[in-house]
Amino acid sequence: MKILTGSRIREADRYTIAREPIDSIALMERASESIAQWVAGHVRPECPLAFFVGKGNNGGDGLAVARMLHRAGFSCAVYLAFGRDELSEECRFNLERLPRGLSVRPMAEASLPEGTVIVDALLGTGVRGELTEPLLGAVRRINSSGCRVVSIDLPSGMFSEFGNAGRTTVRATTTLTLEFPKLALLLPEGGEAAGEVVVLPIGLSEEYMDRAESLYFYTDAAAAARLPLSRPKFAHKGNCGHALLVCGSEDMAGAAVLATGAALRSGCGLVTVHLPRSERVSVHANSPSAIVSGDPEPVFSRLPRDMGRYDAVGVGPGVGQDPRSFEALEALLRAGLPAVIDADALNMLSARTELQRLVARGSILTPHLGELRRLAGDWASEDEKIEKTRDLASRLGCCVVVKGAHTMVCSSDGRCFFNSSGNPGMAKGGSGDVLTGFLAGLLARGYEPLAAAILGVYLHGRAGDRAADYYGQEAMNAGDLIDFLSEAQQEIFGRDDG
Ligand SMILES: NC(=O)C1=CN([C@@H]2O[C@H](COP(=O)(O)OP(=O)(O)OC[C@H]3O[C@@H](n4cnc5c(N)ncnc54)[C@H](OP(=O)(O)O)[C@@H]3O)[C@@H](O)[C@H]2O)[C@@H](O)CC1
Ligand SMILES: [K+]
Repeated sequence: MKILTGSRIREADRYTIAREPIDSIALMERASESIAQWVAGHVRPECPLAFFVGKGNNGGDGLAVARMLHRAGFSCAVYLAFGRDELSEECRFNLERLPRGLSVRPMAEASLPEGTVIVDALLGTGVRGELTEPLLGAVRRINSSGCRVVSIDLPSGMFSEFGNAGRTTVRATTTLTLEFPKLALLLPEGGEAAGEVVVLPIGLSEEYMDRAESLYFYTDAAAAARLPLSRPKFAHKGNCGHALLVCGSEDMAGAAVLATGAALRSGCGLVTVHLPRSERVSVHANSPSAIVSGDPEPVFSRLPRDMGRYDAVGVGPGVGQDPRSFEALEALLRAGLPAVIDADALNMLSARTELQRLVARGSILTPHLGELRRLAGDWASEDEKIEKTRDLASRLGCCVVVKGAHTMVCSSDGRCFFNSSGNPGMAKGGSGDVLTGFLAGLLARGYEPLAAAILGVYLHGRAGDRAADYYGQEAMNAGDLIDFLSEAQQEIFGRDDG
């Protein structure tokens, strides 16, 4: 799904109005129906609804939703931040359409009895500059209310893209964003205040959305479902790819166990794990399907024999940064295999930057924020972070996967794909090892690097969501992700048994 930014958001609106044809009131009605339907399905009918309404079209949406939910039997009260003469045409039109029995009062008279759900329709994508009164006071009132808050399109006050650090905005429980998620909802500066993000389709022109230029995309289930390779009828273990994993050391053999378990769920034909010989039983015991190549040293010190057998390599989790491992990493990179590079392998690339030139084009780097800082340099804002990631991806000709909420996959041509799946329960040691093993398996299986990164990150997140449903976010751990990778794939690939 494409994420539009800046003036293109309004342009999509105008294009739809001109070409469909549909007038802007009818488009607002369509958006509002979608919002009202979501609220009716997720809020108990006995909860009072308080609509905080601004003067632009975001407010117009709020008024139309209030009318629809009042008719559906909800107890609705509308609180206006501005006088009637200040409202946009669409907003005023919807104010006039409110049925008689629906209470409409100035914002100063807002009353929020226990159990109230606030619908935040003060400001959407039209916000400019600093918040001033009366909106600033309204935002503060919402945030201090302790009520559940459903924001329409954006938490009011938030810019659609960048510049939200330290900004006063509504803190939403849920944000119902229209047609596509606004970029700010996916970035840490604004994302925390957005709560759960739900994307509601409102039928903007498909033709416009296809043509519109954007560097930003959102990987939802539909986008992920376009990526899987089919498995040939005459497949055998020799033509489905052989993944090599260079993971684990004496103190961190578990990283190898996790990466191996995940690689074995990727569909590739063979998985070989290279780790200190002393630790090989840990892999044999947990993953009897894997082949083990034993390093005579307690750290990564040399290459496995016959590197020509492998189609892709995953390197880094748990390898440590012993001086011998730098030499071994250099030899591994010189072998020229597409690689998934993570953890200590990334740190070695930061410590000896000349190694970066040896990274094969079409590799995938999977840094968390600390590793990204060491590789690309620090940043002062989200847009600078994205620019630095783009520079790194383009300089190395690789995909860079920046891990975190809404993990971002940045391609070497500068496109950024934000992931929709996953949850905070995955923020635990070992999750990254699972991702590395899974991505290396997908590369070996024959996926293009960008497809492997986008699909692998999405499925890893879905496995996390399944694990959270089963164990809860606190109790789930990285090993559980491996088990649920299979269910995650069935959601996207379909079940083979029909
Ligand atoms: N495209 C779509 O998909 C569709 C979009 N739709 C909806 O429209 C929304 C966008 O509507 P919008 O453009 O009217 O802007 P919106 O956010 O309501 O507010 C603008 C008003 O706020 C004011 N204002 C601004 N900054 C301020 C500040 N700092 N402090 C104080 N005031 C400030 C500004 O006043 P001005 O500065 O002009 O005096 C102006 O009057 C969008 O988010 C979605 O909900 C749907 O209806 C249908 C399809
Ligand atoms: K809003």
